[in-house]
Amino acid sequence: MPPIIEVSDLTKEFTRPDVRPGRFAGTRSLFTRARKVTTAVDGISFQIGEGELIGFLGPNGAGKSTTIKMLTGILVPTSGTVTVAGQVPWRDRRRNARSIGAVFGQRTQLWYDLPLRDSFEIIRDLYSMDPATYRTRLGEFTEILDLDEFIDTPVRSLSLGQRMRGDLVAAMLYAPPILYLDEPTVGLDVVAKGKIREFVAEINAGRRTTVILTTHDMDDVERLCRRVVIIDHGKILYEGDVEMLKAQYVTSRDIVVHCTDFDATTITSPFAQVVSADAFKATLRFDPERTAVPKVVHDLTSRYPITDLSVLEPDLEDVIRQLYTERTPNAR
Ligand SMILES: Nc1ncnc2c1ncn2[C@@H]1O[C@H](COP(=O)(O)OP(=O)(O)OP(=O)(O)O)[C@@H](O)[C@H]1O
Repeated sequence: MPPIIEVSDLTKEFTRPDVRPGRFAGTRSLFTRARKVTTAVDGISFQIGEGELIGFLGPNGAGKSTTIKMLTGILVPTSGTVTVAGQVPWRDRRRNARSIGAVFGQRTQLWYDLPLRDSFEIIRDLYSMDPATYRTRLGEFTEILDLDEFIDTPVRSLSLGQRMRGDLVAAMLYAPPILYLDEPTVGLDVVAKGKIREFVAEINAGRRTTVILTTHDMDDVERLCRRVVIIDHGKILYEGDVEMLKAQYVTSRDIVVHCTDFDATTITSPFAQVVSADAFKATLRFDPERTAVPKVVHDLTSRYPITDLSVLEPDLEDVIRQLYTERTPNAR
């Protein structure tokens, strides 16, 4: 996959007057020129391949939005370089806008008083879209996202989930090769979340759109991303496969065993510890570094007449929590 986004040693500092408390605090800061510098992004480098769908994660205040704003050309970095589809985003914002679609969960880019359909038609005209292509694309998107029931409703009357679906369509109508999604599922119910994930998966796999997904929802990541870039205090904490991340941080795995022909409280294992048990079910915990899953499973199934057995998937939420807590205290 050739890189479509290349970020090198990117830094963004925000400087603002350091206003101190006191009667003449404002005046004093003006005269002394006291400044407070926040390094929101601190020398990060990464690449995103064409057609990739990556999760861009980090705790609140980590520097995610600031990074995305530099990638979209809204902010100019303090230092470092960025190329997006061969362009420097903040240099030619108009050209860059054609290469990207963006959806920011908290606010809409649609026309508030107009029905969704009218907003889409404005976008069609703004991007000089061919009418047939427009119709086909809108038809496909309408089907995946069930837009029919609210496409003629003014944006201000839409529910959050409906509006978000409208925003996604607006961002993808002109088929930009790159889509930035900032918290696209925040505050939505499970059905709306499902629809949005389905759409994102389709435009990525079916249309080869490169997607950068910022989210605090680990279900979004589990369902959509193979690779993640995790930042904190403006620095990269982890970059790589989700599975590798789990393998690196998961120190224990659980196996749940069900039985009907014997008492599950009698189960023991040389490789795992029983953490809970009743007559019909036992949960055993083992260290995947020391014992491979098949070994534990084989041992249990060869010694007990087990009716059902499941190895629980490591929880990404736990892994990420552990990563954030273990982060180097002098990261910034
Ligand atoms: N315009 C600004 N002026 C001063 N400081 C800012 C500005 N924008 C962001 N910051 C600071 O930069 C840091 C990174 O903020 P940013 O919004 O990029 O974080 P984030 O990872 O997107 O967080 P969240 O998940 O809460 O949206 C924070 O400390 C924030 O207060």
